[in-house]
Amino acid sequence: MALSNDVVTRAVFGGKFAQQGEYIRELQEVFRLLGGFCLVDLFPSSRLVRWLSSGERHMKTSYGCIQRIIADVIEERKGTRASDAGSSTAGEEDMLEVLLRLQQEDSLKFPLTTETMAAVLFDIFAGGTETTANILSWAMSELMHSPNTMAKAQQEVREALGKDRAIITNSDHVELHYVWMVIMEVLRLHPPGPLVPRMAREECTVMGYDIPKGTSVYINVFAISRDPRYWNNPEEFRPERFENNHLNYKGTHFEFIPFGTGRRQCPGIQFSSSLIEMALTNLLYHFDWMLPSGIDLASFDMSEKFGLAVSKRYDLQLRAIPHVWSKSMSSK
Ligand code: HEM
Repeated sequence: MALSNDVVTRAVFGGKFAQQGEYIRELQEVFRLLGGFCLVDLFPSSRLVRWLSSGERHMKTSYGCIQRIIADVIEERKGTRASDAGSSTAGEEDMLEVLLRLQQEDSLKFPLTTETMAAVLFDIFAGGTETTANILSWAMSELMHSPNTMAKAQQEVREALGKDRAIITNSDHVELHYVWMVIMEVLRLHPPGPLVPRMAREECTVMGYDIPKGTSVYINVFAISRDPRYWNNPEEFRPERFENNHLNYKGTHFEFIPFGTGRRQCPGIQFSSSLIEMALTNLLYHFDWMLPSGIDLASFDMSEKFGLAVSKRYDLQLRAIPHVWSKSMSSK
């Protein structure tokens, strides 16, 4: 989680910011509330239920706090920009800088208010941090749980990159087909956004059920990607199932839509794919991995915690041993 937070923070704000700790805490609270049961969702028009429910109040408090923190960061940046006026930062723009430039240029069809910017930045943090962290944690868990798959992935990475590589770049991933299949299989078994929300724009019938206009509908990505009608032995972690087929997660194969599909599909696909590949490749290349002492494969925890995302019930704990290269391995 710390890694994905830091990477997203860097892309959005150019680096860490003073209130980052508080921000992340409130964001996690929002996730907890969003993923939990809320009576107001069942009785949206009942004022009594609304009054009795504390979930909505807590949500407003946390969201308000997040908006205030982002608004402070924006104001601070505006101040820095004003005092740095004239000095060029071309080519080094973070997301906030891009939004402030667009606000200044005022060339969009709608006004880009500070409130809108704060909402966009919130969406990026909310969409980008827990999802990516979840995939990495499940990827390492599945690999530990399946030693042959771990060995195959590590062999591929180490053979493709050669000995003593300090820096791994995006272009190295072109050669890492098996690692890619591992990531696809993790996205299938553990989609971080298990329920994709939509609202019916018209009255319609789905599988015999009448759906009135305006109804919230949830597409169960988790169930679809474990449906035996589309997947052989769906509960099994088997990256090889993606070998020699055309399946991808870009949203046109409806049996595999971890990033959603259509106009509201995840805009962070490229960003997260790159981050996940980079992080996982580094973990596999530089370290050998062992279970914590006292834990064997049979007792290794693979249980799930259902919420807004399906994360691991307990935090993953492993022992990382820096990899020692044998003399016979060649450098690239
Ligand atoms: C493994 C990583 C990720 C997964 C599996 C994932 C999955 C999803 C899914 C399923 C949706 C809903 C799509 C739909 O309604 O059709 C979504 C939306 C979104 N995601 Fe991601 N996401 C990931 C990473 C990211 C990252 C890194 C960012 C930003 C840097 C991001 C930003 C967003 C945003 C802003 C939305 C809302 C889009 C909209 O409503 O128009 N996501 N994501």
